[in-house]
Amino acid sequence: MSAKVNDDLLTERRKCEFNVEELTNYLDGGAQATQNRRKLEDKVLSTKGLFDEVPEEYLSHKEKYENAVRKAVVYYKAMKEAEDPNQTEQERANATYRSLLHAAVFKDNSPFSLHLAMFIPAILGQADEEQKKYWMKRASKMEIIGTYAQTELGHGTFIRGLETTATYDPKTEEFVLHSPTLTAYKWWPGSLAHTANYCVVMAHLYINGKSCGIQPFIVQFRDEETHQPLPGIKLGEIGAKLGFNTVNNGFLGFDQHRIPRNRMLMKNAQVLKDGTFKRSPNSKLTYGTMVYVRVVIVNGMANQLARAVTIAVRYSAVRRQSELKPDAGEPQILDYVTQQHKLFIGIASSHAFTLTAKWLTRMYQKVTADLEKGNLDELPELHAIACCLKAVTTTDTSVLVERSRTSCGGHGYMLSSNLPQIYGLVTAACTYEGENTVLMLQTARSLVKALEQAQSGKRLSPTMSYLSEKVSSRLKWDNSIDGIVKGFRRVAYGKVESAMRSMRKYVRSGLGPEDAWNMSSVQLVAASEYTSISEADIRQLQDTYEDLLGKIRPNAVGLVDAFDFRDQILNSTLGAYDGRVYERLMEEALKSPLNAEPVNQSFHKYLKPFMQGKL
Ligand SMILES: CCCCC/C=C\C/C=C\C/C=C\C/C=C\CCCC(=O)SCCNC(=O)CCNC(=O)[C@H](O)C(C)(C)COP(=O)(O)OP(=O)(O)OC[C@H]1O[C@@H](n2cnc3c(N)ncnc32)[C@H](O)[C@@H]1OP(=O)(O)O
Ligand SMILES: Cc1cc2nc3c(=O)[nH]c(=O)nc-3n(C[C@H](O)[C@H](O)[C@H](O)COP(=O)(O)OP(=O)(O)OC[C@H]3O[C@@H](n4cnc5c(N)ncnc54)[C@H](O)[C@@H]3O)c2cc1C
Repeated sequence: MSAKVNDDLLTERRKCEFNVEELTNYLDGGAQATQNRRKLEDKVLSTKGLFDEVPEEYLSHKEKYENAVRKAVVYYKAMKEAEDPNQTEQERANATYRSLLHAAVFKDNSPFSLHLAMFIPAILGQADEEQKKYWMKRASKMEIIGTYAQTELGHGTFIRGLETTATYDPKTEEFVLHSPTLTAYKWWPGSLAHTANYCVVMAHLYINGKSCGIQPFIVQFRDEETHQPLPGIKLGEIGAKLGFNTVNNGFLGFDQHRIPRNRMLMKNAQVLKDGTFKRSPNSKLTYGTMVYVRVVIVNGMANQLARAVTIAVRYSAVRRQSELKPDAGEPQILDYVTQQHKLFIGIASSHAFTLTAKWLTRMYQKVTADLEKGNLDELPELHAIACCLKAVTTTDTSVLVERSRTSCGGHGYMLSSNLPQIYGLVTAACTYEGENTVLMLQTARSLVKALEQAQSGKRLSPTMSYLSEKVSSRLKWDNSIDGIVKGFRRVAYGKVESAMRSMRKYVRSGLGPEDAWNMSSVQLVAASEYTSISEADIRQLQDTYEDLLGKIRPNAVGLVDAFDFRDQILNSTLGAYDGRVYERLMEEALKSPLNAEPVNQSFHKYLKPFMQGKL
């Protein structure tokens, strides 16, 4: 018999003014896609051995990892078996696009995540046809487990500064991989420490003493039978982190480690047997895997943010606190406009990121198809947009998830709420796949170039076209969507123009272009991410905004119900569909090993002698 649903949540669901199922279908891409997703979730989550007997937070660092590997093998087998052979690739992609199935199994991400998130995309994007055929067969069947090893102890952002060398030996037709210094050790790759046995390594290629730039190599580093590190390979785990503690991030050092010539992934650049180097049509094609993951991250942020606001909004409908009016009893905290202000932006942002992710994915697919035909024209724009959207969505999601946590008071600080773990997951994305400031400066580089082109009368790409609109600074704008967008475009234009003016001022004062860039870089980042609106219009918008909060209030629970996260995926004492938060908080508390006995042994060992002055 299912537990009684909290009365306040029942009332909220009765008040909702729209059809929740319709919004769920829209988010999934249609009623069939919703059905496919639910069917997949039902199948996978009914698998035995997927869940923890003891909550993960009470395990040691080592036990957490071992438990995660145990679940990962069960989970990935269940996912494979659940695949519906009659489904098209697109239907399968849609079914997983919005599903956070893995989040029901791994609170802190899977030890296999890099295999799917980067190792396979790197093979697909960097291997030639023959290599792709061979490696994809093994990787897709998980006969081998891989990761993506680019970052080193001494370098993450500056790829051209990576120290790992790959020196071609024409006599044996091999590459010799070497870590010349401690800072050259690969450091951070997920799954690298104890899980994976292969990786795509980004290393500096040298042929006859000449640098041929950073190239991708597929490298085996553990024996497939014994899992022992191969000769010339030093491996280990980098230690406990804020989150991702079951991702098994590791370090790897090479000592003159030899690999055959065909292990350099040769879709873009090639090395012939005699050592002839055939350059890539564009050296940045080697960076293609990162562009792909930045695109995927935008959608991932939408889903994680939706999960956090679902927890916080449902809790805010159940929690009653303080007094809004004398003798009116304690109101739901969702009736405080400050609470609505904290949470409703998160709901709206999640929808905005979902739509943005769909748009960016289409752009990525078009540009990638063009690349296949040798047309690289739109690669720079894709790079600039992917950098900006990855940085903006990860920054905003981190802020909004943290705001969801603090809006739940003390209970939001409990690991059993799952809000701290979701924060740990999303805030990592501000750093990985390109640290956000660095990516914003990449976008700024394109904006400055575009404004210079606009000022010399050249046509701009669609996403940069706002820089060529001579929008008058005396633009009167109204509260209509069109008016607000016009206002934002005007201000965005102004930000780029002022950053450029600042750089020109520094150059006129005698600084070189690089120093002028550096001196203006705070403005450049603002031009890429930040568009504020002028003071006078804030008041007008504020009234509209507060009025909107009131309109959303009766539909807030419906809006988060429409995200359709089942309780196992929310994994939260505060966010369950039935709203029994207090019973769940107590149930989870009693699982703490400390509650197994009324008096802990430390009393007799330490406390009692201490309090009796005997220590
Ligand atoms: C479960 C989690 C829940 C939440 C997340 C949800 C979903 C997440 C989904 C998947 C993730 C899940 C698990 C995975 C977890 C972690 C994975 C993390 C893996 C990593 O963390 S993996 C390492 C990432 N590490 C980087 O990300 C390094 C960043 N550092 C760079 O990327 C370069 O270092 C740069 C660009 C800063 C400088 O590079 P540079 O010095 O060589 O170039 P430079 O600045 O001189 O620019 C010269 C010309 O190249 C153009 N250009 C540059 N890059 C281009 C590109 N990509 N494409 C096309 N053009 C490009 C420019 O636009 C310019 O063009 P122009 O000259 O015309 O202006
Ligand atoms: C959870 C997690 C998982 C990861 N997984 C992987 C993985 O699987 N594989 C992998 O290869 N890597 C991985 N990474 C590494 C990640 O890609 C790097 O941490 C990231 O690229 C940043 O590089 P860094 O750590 O060297 O920081 P740095 O580049 O040293 O940055 C430090 C600071 O310097 C600033 N800075 C650097 N360059 C500039 C510049 N040009 N202009 C202005 N400011 C600058 C940055 O903004 C930042 O504030 C992971 C990282 C994390 C946190």
